[in-house]
Amino acid sequence: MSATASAAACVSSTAKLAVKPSLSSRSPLPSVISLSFNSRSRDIPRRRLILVTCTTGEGAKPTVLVAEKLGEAGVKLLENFANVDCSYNLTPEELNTKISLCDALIVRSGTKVGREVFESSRGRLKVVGRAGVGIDNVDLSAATEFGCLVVNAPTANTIAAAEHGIALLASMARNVSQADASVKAGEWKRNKYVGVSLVGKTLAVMGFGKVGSEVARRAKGLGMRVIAHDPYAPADRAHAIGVELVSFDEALKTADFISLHMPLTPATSKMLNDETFAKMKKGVRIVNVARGGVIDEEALVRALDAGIVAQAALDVFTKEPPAKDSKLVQHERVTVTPHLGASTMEAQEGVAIEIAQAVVGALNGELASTAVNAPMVPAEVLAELKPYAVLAEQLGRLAVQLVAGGSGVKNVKVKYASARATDDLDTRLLRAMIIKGIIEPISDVYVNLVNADYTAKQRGLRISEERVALDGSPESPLETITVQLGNVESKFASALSESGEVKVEGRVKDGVPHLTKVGSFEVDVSLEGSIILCRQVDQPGMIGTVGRILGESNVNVSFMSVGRIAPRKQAVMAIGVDDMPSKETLKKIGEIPAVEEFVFLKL
Ligand SMILES: NC(=O)C1=CN([C@@H]2O[C@H](COP(=O)(O)OP(=O)(O)OC[C@H]3O[C@@H](n4cnc5c(N)ncnc54)[C@H](O)[C@@H]3O)[C@@H](O)[C@H]2O)C=CC1
Ligand SMILES: O=C(O)C(=O)COP(=O)(O)O
Repeated sequence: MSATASAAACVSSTAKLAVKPSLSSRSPLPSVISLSFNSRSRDIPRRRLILVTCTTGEGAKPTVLVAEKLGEAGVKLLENFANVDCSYNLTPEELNTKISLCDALIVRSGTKVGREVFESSRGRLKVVGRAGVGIDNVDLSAATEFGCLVVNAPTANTIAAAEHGIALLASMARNVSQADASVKAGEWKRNKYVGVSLVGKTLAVMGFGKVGSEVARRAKGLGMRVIAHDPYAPADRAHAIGVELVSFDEALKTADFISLHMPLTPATSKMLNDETFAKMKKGVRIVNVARGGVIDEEALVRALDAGIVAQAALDVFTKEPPAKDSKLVQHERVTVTPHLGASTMEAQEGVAIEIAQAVVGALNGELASTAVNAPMVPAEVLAELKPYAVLAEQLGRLAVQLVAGGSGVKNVKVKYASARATDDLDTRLLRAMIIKGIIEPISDVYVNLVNADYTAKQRGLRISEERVALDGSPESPLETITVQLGNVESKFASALSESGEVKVEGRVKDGVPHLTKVGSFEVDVSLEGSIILCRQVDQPGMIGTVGRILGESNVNVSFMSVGRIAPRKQAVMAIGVDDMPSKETLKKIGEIPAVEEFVFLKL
């Protein structure tokens, strides 16, 4: 299980939660989407954040390290926004040294971005941009753990890769590269290089994604019968272009040609091996423009020598570049190219622009549509949820400050009250912000949408989410958010609910987040600046007395509200303040005879 998946698994839900597109079923967004707002955590002024936080000071340009050749247009785009360091062919040691000075890194398939890169960056690296599709050279678990967003450019090289697949298919069938070498060596062997025809033959496309389906479309045009194996591809998409989806074994058994187009994952690693070659039709021909690791290369040599595989055409290898004396590369029935699938002028310009836009957007605090290790939240959903995301963070921040030192926070219960249908409310963003609010005031960790679930799991935080279905208008996504911390003592006893949990509740009013409940007391204070909560005997003059003490200390009051159980009994006063009161001022408030307890909370 990936770190992201295992982290997500710790987040339990007491009601069915709306889960929008998962990481594996991302729907492309129309453009990058922006959500940035101010956070005042730990005195860091006005940070723009939601997805990533660029550590560069206000006004200073971030630094982007481009570690592999990137199209000119992409470099120009980056230069408009950042200091761009194009340093190619770095050794791993040089990369590790440079990375601590960089906010973003752009690579292709030739750079291994392992855990040590994230460790060496010491928190500065916020975005890794993969200028292409395959992210098997990036340690996604480490990236997630370090809160580093990984984005790729998944569409711009699709056609180039498909065309290269077809080029290899046709040149393999007609011995083009072998015949070319022979003629150049002064030979003229017309009988030796008799090929096989494509028309009427069966091609099995393994991995019916973007590239696979484009290969299928082109192969149909060449008169081939095309079948495909892909456990996750919808059958209707295949049928629409006249392709039949079949089982893995059926594909192996039937195909005259096999073309590989799946990602390299633990499940696809060495999926063509001795056992699977043995199931293939004798004389099968294989094309690999996906990843070398999906074939057991030694087994392929055995299958070629045994005559099971007649020919292979390979663009990718387990180790790149492969060893000079590689038996596979040197095999006379194997055609090879040096990972050229994406290497057309057009694809490289496209990929460069796609990745530059994604990296600039991410450094600006925007949510990229091609994020690989963060949830996709569509633009319109994000815009709507923005004030609720602020509310969620502030409630988390308030709740954790109400916990008495030494209590330890383990159980977090979140209730979302909404008139919306469950499927219309994606709570991942809100959950991330609550986690951020809870963890940041009590640690040095920066939490963002990338690492929120992971960080919660690391800290043993168990989050349960519950939906409360309301009648009424579903116009606004949420009525209230309630955050409860269980099994803790509170430094402000009135914040405890009847069942003994620290409880705060809030809602968004006219676009502004408000605190509306503390424990069982109703209050109403806008969540801006900081808050003093004060429980006192309900009696005349209290507001004036506290207001005067704050006024004398030049502390500006932005909001005040009193919630009481009954007249002349207990009341909780919530006072919003723009400035931090001094210790003496707070002491004076505590000394008012009617005040039973009070607490100062920083937002
Ligand atoms: N040689 C080169 O220069 C290039 C190589 N590629 C590689 O091509 C491959 C495909 O890229 P795209 O089509 O853009 O990705 P994609 O994500 O659109 O398609 C991959 C497909 O593989 C399927 N798949 C996953 N596990 C599978 C399994 N066990 N068996 C069969 N199918 C499985 C997925 O369901 C998906 O439909 C990737 O490995 C990518 O890295 C892509 C571009 C250029
Ligand atoms: O996009 C991919 O997955 C590729 O394999 C292309 O790799 P490259 O960017 O050419 O190193």
